[in-house]
Amino acid sequence: MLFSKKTPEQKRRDLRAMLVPGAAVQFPGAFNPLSARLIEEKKFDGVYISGAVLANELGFPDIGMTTLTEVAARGGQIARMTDLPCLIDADTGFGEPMNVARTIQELENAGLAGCHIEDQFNPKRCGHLDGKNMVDLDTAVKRIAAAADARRDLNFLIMARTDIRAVEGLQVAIDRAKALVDAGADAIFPEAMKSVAEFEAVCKAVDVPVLANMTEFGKSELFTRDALAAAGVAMVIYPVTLLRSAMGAAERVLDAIAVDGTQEAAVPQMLTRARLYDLVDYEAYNQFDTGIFNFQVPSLDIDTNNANL
Ligand SMILES: C[C@](O)(C(=O)O)[C@H](CC(=O)O)C(=O)O
Ligand SMILES: [Mg+2]
Repeated sequence: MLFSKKTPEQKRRDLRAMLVPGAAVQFPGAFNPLSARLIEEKKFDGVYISGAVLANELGFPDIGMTTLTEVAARGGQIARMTDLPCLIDADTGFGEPMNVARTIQELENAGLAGCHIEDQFNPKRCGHLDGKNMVDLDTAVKRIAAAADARRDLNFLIMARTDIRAVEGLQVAIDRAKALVDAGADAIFPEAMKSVAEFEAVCKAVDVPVLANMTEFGKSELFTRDALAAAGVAMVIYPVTLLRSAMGAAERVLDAIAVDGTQEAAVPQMLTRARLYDLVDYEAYNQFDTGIFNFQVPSLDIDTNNANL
């Protein structure tokens, strides 16, 4: 009930402990607070909070339209639903180094375990699209240094993302990753790697944990966890996978209703009422009130074990 039993400080310690080269811990992207519960129940290592999902959910393309306030608020709503550490996408940091400093403190306040900040120009775009523009190395370094300086909890993870591979090639990406580590980055997110060998080259070049972005329909193939672990990757994200799956299912059921005049055929694919109540821990709230107020609500007396409900 009420969910997260762990303090943000503990979650940050947990994240630090699990980020070991070769561990390839898996962080699926939550597309809303409730899906973070599902990710935890399925025993994943952590929760990723995607900027693309956040923007798309609001109906925007992922081009830097969302504000720090929106991102921190949604991040906080998701983080409170889980004991898992949450890594959030902070895009370009929402401005100049001073704004980046504020970003870090707001994300700390929201209970997140860490974030990544990228070296794209604004307006930014998805890292797997063509036509990206990068800031120069000095600007990228200043963003990361400001982020590292601003945090109050030293375990809040500052991950530097570089998008430069797609524009200037692997070697430049590796050189930039090293400079970002020198500037204070605790981890590296090399965007749009073309092969497992490229991930391996980055992992060998830097002595901090490396993230692999397994987003669908992008520039990287969907490598397995085992392959990425063997390359030395510490963390794997599946940023938009759940949103794409949920929206795909929504589209199919809408088509079915339109054609059949009823959703009946789609019901077996749905989360049951009982399962939904399970995920929000309905029964525990019921018990809580019953204990304190001896408050009975017969209509809510449901059997959450009955899968037919
Ligand atoms: C990881 C990412 O930054 C995100 O916002 O989730 C995106 C994912 C995507 O658009 O598929 C990215 O730029 O890779
Ligand atoms: Mg993003």
